[in-house]
Amino acid sequence: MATDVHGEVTADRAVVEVNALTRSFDGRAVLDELALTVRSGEFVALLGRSGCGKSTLLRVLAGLDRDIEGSVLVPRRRAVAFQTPRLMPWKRVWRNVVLGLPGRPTRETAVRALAEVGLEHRAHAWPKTLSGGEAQRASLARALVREPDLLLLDEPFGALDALTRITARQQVAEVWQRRGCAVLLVTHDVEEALLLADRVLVMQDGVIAHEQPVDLPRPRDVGAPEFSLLRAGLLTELGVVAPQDPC
Ligand SMILES: Nc1ncnc2c1ncn2[C@@H]1O[C@H](COP(=O)(O)OP(=O)(O)OP(=O)(O)O)[C@@H](O)[C@H]1O
Repeated sequence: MATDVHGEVTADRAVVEVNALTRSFDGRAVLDELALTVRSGEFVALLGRSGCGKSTLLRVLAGLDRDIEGSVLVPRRRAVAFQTPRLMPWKRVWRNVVLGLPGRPTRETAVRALAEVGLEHRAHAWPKTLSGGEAQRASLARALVREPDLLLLDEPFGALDALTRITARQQVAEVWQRRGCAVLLVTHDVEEALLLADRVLVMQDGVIAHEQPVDLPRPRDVGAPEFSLLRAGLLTELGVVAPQDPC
């Protein structure tokens, strides 16, 4: 498996290049000669029906699954945040944030990352004392502390209540704009994809079946007619609603 893009990541350069990627389970190809490119600094959302292989693709890109065919080029600096925060309950929040970092990372390093998600005041807390939204932000800080060129987000807002989800989305949008890293966000939520992404990909039958650029100004207005049009188009691609009759 080819994994690393060497050298500096520069604007407009592809940070992810996937070709003919196949991943099978029990003889069934969940990813089937899939191709994907993500450019430096680009925010890409990946939509698809449950079980279509989104998380499998993310795990491959994260380097957590190497039992594949095809070629996968990803930056060395990449980090992933999952739907469940996966914090170690026996370590304080700040220690969770720097867990696995090389060298002897300091508390200050963790606090800087926590401050980016507004959680520096909970650095010394135990994970069990965090709310769901706070735990998710701690998980995001743990990804950010790795200074990723590619941030992989696997339904990070899925388990949050509606209000917390809105704040968490805004926070991710701010982090992305500030950091300028590429983001690949797996989501079930068409609106979320359109609010955040430069490009929305629809996965189906183990490949990227549809690609939708989102050329709308930010922050995006869910009430704008252009937004509604894109939403309707993506829902149709997903087979959720029938195409509108132009008559
Ligand atoms: N370790 C595994 N062993 C066997 N089958 C697996 C394994 N991991 C995933 N699969 C199968 O691969 C398919 C894709 O799973 P994956 O989790 O990637 O889907 P998904 O699109 O992320 O779904 P969801 O949106 O529900 O999270 C599913 O049919 C799943 O059962």
